Amino acid sequence: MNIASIVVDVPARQIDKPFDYLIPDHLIGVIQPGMRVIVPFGPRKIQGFVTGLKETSDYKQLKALIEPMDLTPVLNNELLALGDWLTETTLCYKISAYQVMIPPALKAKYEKKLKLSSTANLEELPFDIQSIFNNQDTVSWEEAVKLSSLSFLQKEAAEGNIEIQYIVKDRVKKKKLKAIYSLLSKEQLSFEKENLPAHVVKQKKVIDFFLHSDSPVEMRELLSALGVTTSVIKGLIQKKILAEMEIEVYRDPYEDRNFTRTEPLPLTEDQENSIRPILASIEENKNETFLLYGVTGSGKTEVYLQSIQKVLQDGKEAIVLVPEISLTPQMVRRFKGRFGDQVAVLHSGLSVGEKYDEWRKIQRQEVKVVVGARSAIFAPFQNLGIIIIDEEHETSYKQEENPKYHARDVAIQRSIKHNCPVVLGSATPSLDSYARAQKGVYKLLAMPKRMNNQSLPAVEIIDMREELRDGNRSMFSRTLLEKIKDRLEKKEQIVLFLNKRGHSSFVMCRDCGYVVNCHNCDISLTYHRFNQLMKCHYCGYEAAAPKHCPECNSEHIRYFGTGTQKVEEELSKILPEAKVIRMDVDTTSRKGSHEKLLDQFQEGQADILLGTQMIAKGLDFPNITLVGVLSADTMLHLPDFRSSEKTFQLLTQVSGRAGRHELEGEVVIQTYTPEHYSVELAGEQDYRKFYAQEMIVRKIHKYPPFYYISLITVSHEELLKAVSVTEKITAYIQSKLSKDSICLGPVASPIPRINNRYRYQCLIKYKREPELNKSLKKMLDNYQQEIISGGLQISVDVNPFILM
Ligand SMILES: Nc1ncnc2c1ncn2[C@@H]1O[C@H](COP(=O)(O)OP(=O)(O)OP(=O)(O)O)[C@@H](O)[C@H]1O
Ligand SMILES: [Zn+2]
Ligand SMILES: [Zn+2]
Repeated sequence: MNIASIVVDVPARQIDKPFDYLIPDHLIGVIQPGMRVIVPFGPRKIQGFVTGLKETSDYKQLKALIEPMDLTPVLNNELLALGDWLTETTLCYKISAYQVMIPPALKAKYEKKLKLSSTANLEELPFDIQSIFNNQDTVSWEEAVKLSSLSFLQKEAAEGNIEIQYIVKDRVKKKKLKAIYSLLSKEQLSFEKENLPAHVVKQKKVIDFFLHSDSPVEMRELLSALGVTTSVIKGLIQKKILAEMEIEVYRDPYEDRNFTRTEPLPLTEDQENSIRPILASIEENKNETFLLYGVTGSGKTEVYLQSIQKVLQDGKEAIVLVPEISLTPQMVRRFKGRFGDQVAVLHSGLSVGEKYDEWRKIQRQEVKVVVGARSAIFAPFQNLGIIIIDEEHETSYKQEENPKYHARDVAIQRSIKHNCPVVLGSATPSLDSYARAQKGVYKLLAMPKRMNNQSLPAVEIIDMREELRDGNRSMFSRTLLEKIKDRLEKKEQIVLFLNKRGHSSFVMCRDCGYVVNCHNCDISLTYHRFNQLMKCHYCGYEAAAPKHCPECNSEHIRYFGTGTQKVEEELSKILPEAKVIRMDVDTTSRKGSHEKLLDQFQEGQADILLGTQMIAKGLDFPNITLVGVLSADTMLHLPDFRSSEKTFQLLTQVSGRAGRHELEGEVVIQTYTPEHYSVELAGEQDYRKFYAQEMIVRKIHKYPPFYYISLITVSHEELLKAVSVTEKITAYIQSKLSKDSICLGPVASPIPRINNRYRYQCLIKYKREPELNKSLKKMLDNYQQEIISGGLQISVDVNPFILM
């Protein structure tokens, strides 16, 4: 096998395929599929992934690859195949599919440099060149371009005076530490110790240590354990008793933390019934997807833990996905507490180096479990026994950039290869998953009761319109305020939740709660402050913002929104004695601050935890007995067909923070639309009723799970160009669709201009279009030239979650 097929790192459509390269003799046997290599490509040297090896090629004059970047493959065969699948299902480039599966540290960074050619003599070159190089033989490309013109450089390069050099470098160095080990056997060590003069006590102490230790010891550790200085060790090294070496260490982000070991709990009946089919599936190597629908506080995590335990007993591995915001130390502790060092953790809070280290532990099979956010689904395990996705309804499992994959789909794809089960867990399953469970595509496992039969907290819905009518203009209803005061007296804790998404963007009447909706789409219009217009982002309808409420004629109609800071100020005015911890993007941007604030709250250093989405889930604190939702509706009016679903999920999750242990919990939800079914049913905490209601709405409006959707977004600096391309694409796609499918567009995107580029879109709704991806790909190929040279951008999102 002396030919390698290589996908090179040039994200462009005509290059999106493997190219054949010759493997130089000295590298035959070294180069393997899944390795990264440096190859010549045109005048450049770039990075590529080896996708396969072969004996013959259809091409005659093959270039030779230059060198490998890895000594072992970074992608195994399963992941290489998964890359092909990603390419087909999300319509991304092969290179993007491979890149997304490896840790960011491995993503090559090219440095482009301008170099004097070896034959050139600087003194004889034109003055301009001399001034660029300024007595050095290489300068950075940016610098050279700044000092000169491209055409001039081109001319000089043609004459052979200068050349371009590409330097590819890995971003991260492995972390190394000095370690000390013994060169002698135990007998020899004893002998040396006897022979040392009586007064060299410290050297004897060190030898003693190595008489009882077999492995190398980190220098720092040795010094502090024995209370000796480096000179003592150096002395022994000189005597050839000890030696020094470098060991690779992992940057363990949880290094200084001790995890108390936990034992499996005796399961409740619900848990027992849910885990049985999962264990059977593990036992029989069956590929099945389970939907574990368990109310908040029903003990889903224990089911995960004991399923993983079984997998580990069978010598296999487990992936656990958790949404980024609930990947808290509390969460990590639960897994590390049960499985200790067998657990690697991957989340965005880690430095690039830390992520790389965790990834390598997986690759070297030094760990058996990974707990991580979305991208951990690509963990390079080779013998998966289970994949668990907690809070499966979370939209953050969908990646919004290329490749636009959904972790749930990837999980199922991987589970097929590994013949293992997938467990999707949630207290508020996504409509899509629950519908699949209803149809029997997924197996439904239900845990309808809380631990120890604790009841779900009582929820009271407060109509803020009435508060206003009764003269209360504050952001706290009288009921909520009373209950807060009560908890402050009892020294119990309070969570106040402010939904910040959708800030200021819709128009609402404060007297009657009326929100201005689109005529055609049943979705709220978005307010544009600059021209006082309200617009529909689905169909393009627009109208002027009303001065009076069309419903009740009140003048109190305006765009809506409040910030956490404002709430904090108001709290300090009306309840100066209350200690408040505010958690939002501003207070948690520093590394570790998220954790610190939660710890403070858990230790009882504050009475009220005030925050946005990031406090909605995962918290399991015994002393929280009151949850207040300040404005339940802000998300309801986002231009998104999933807004009711998201509202219901969020309200249910937040409510679930109260009364999880001995103390009973209460929830107050403040709203301007108490009659909306997602608010009402969140109050009743009735998922099934909500599901039934929402399915009707989706069916009427032809949205998922009844229809699939795909979104094409076109952008260009010129408005007319964006429109005309979108028009052509829409017509083309429409001609390829069956009669039952719907193509909505062209219409301006919800965000019609970004960075001075105009954006237009076309939304496709369909039930069955097996050829759609092919047509979309063909359309992209067709515009390839304009995409490269004409500044056109076309993005295709198959199954989009954000329709902006
Ligand atoms: N079998 C058991 N016996 C005793 N306590 C248990 C058992 N299973 C779980 N618990 C405890 O019950 C509490 C709630 O469990 P857990 O947090 O796993 O619920 P959950 O279903 O994940 O809830 P949420 O969806 O709200 O995160 C935890 O404190 C957990 O330690
Ligand atoms: Zn009104
Ligand atoms: Zn509309």
